[in-house]
Amino acid sequence: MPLVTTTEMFKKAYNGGYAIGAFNVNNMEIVQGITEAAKELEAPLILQVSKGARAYANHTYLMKLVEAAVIETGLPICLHLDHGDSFELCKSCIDGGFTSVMIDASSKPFAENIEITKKVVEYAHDHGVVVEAELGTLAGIEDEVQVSAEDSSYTHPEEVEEFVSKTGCDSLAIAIGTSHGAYKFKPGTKPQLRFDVLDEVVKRLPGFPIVLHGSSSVPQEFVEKINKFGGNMPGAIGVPEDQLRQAARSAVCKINIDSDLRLAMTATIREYFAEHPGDFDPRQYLKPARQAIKEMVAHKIVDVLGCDHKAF
Ligand SMILES: O=C(CO)COP(=O)(O)O
Ligand SMILES: O=C[C@H](O)COP(=O)(O)O
Ligand SMILES: [Zn+2]
Ligand SMILES: [Zn+2]
Repeated sequence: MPLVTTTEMFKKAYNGGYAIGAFNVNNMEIVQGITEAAKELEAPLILQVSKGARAYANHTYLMKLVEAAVIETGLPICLHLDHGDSFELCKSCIDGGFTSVMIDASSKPFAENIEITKKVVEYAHDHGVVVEAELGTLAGIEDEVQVSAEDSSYTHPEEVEEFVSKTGCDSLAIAIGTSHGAYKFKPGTKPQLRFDVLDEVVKRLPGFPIVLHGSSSVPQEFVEKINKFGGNMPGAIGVPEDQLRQAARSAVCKINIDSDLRLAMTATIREYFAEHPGDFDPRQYLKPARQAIKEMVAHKIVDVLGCDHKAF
C-alpha cells in the first residue's frame, strides 16, 4: 500500500468515535518504535515531520524511513508536514511526496491566514494532497493570564465556518487549552481543556475533522525517571488522558504527540547510562529507548485514541 491521505482515515475516525495518533518522527528508532506498535495493533497512522525535523534529518532520509515503514508494516500511513510556516515549505513537501501538509498561519491576522491557507489548499489539492489549517493560538504557561483575561488565544467558534468555506482546508486545528512541550499547566492548577469551545466548533462544522495539537500527557513515570537519573524537569505536566479520551470520542480525528516520545526516549537512555556507565555502543541504549517508545505508543493507541484494529 502506498502512503495515503487522511481522507478515509478521518471519515472512519469521525464516524467511529476514535482518533488517529499523529506522532512526530526525527530518526530511525522513533519511526520503528511507533510503527512496530501500530503494526501489532493494526492501527492507522499519521507520521509527521516538522520543519526542524527536516532540518535535522533531511527530507530524503525521513521520506525513505517512512517508506520503509510502509513496506514493513503494510499499514495505511499518512506522511504529514507539521506546522508548515510558508507556502514554499508546504510546496516543497508536496513536491517531495508528502500526502498531507499543515499550513500554520494562525499567528497572522484572520484575512491573511485565509489567504495563505487558500493558496496552499489550491496547490495541494491539485497534487492529491490534503491540508490541515489552524485557527487560534495554543495556550502556553506564559499566556495563561492573557488567555483567562481576554479569552483571546482560544479558537473563536464564530470564525470557523467562514474560514473553512473560504480556504477549502480538509481539517482544522483548534486551540482549546492544550500547548506544546512538557510544561502545559501550572503546578497546583487543575488541567482542563475547553470542551465548551470544541462543542461550539462542532456545532458549526458538523462532520468536519478537528485536530488537537499539544496533546502529550507527559507521563509522570518518565518525568520521575528523568529526574531520578540526573535530569531536571520539575513541574512537567501534560494533558490528562481522560480528557484526551473524551476528545478522541468527539469530532477530534487527529491527536498530536511528540513530547511523550521525547520523554520515553530520554528517560530510558538516562536510566540505561546510570546503570551501564561503561557502555558506549549506541545500539545498546537505543534499543531499550525504541522499545519504550513502542510501549508508550501502544498504550496511546489502545487506551487513549481507541484506533487499534481500525487500519483495514
Ligand atoms: O502538537 C504537537 C506537534 O505538532 C506535539 O505536541 P506535544 O508537545 O504535546 O507532544
Ligand atoms: O509542534 C512541535 C512539535 O513538537 C515539533 O517540534 P520541533 O519543531 O522541535 O521538531
Ligand atoms: Zn500554531
Ligand atoms: Zn503542534
